[in-house]
Amino acid sequence: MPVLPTLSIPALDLETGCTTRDYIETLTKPSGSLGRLEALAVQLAEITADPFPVVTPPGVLVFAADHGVAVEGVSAFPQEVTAQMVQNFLNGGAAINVFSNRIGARLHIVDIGVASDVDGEGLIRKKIRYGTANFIQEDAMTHHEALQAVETGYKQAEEFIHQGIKTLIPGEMGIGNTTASSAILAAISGKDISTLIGQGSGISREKVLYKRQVIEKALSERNPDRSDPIDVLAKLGGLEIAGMAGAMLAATTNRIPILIDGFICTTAALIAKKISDRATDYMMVGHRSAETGHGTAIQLLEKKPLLDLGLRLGEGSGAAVAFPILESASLMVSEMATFASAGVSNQEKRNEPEG
Ligand SMILES: O=C(O)c1ccc[n+]([C@@H]2O[C@H](COP(=O)([O-])O)[C@@H](O)[C@H]2O)c1
Ligand SMILES: Cc1cc2nc[nH]c2cc1C
Repeated sequence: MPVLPTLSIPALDLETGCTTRDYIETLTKPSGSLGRLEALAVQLAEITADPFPVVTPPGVLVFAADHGVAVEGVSAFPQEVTAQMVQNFLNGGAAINVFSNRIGARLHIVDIGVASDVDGEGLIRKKIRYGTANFIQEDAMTHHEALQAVETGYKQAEEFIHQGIKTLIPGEMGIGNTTASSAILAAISGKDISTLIGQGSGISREKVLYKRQVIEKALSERNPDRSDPIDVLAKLGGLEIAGMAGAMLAATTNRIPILIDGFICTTAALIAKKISDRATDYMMVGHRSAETGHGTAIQLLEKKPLLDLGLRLGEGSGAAVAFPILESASLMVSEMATFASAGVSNQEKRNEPEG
């Protein structure tokens, strides 16, 4: 049964958030001294409706797909790297494998649209088509395929959640997907394209200018309807971006916090926001990517990143690196002693006026 027509995202549980906020005031520390961790803990309580929110184990869900626009030479790498990296994920050798292990995350890899046949133990095979079409020449995919990709992402995340994950980290792999992401951001924001494009996997300055021309041509040829996120996905791609947006929506309906990764993941988050404004209540942004447009994308999402380490890898890697911050916020609430339980005086020291 299609999920989008009946999508119902619960409102944040503000009352539980208040309970947690008041409880944090009783912990053995000066009021407000754990800064953003305190705000994070309150947001987690509002999301989960649990005054002692639990965020472990996290689940990393990486969607892999190809982009027809890669033939225009907009990436520093050839298209076959998408399939090769999927094998690397399955073999455990990619950054996201290492960082997932570090945080005790479960990791699932979904082929939602790689341009060649890929297989391997553990791969979730949900290929909707062999890559998108080149959006300079024709729509990246049909409206039906875009919807199918969102629904596939939704179902994969829901299954993961039923298996017990408590935080969703969506990730992606797709040569050419920074071009699709910049095009989507330009389409939905109406902002100047120059603030939204960058070096992606490492192209030269000259190539960034060419990438800009490709996107401008595509936008004028395709003319996506910015009020319709499925039309934007269908015209510009990509299958992994649609999959991530669907996965995020599944997390929201199940009261699961979402830790957003870099540029492409944030673009998917903005698509999810277009589908339902409430979706962003459930999101935190793990890091600010070095990709030029990411700052603007985060602003459009109205979020503040947790880290700024100059990363620009994708795969969910930056969010995985940021996850211990979320865990610290959660453990602060569940494991710290209160002033009463520890027998620590809880009176502000007043400086009496002299004389
Ligand atoms: O997450 C990011 O901020 C990010 C920024 C630049 C590149 N990437 C990754 O690099 C690939 C896309 O780069 P490109 O140049 O092929 O468009 C794709 O597999 C992404 O996961 C990811
Ligand atoms: C090698 C490589 C690894 C990646 N991981 C995510 N995107 C990537 C792009 C490239 C090129």
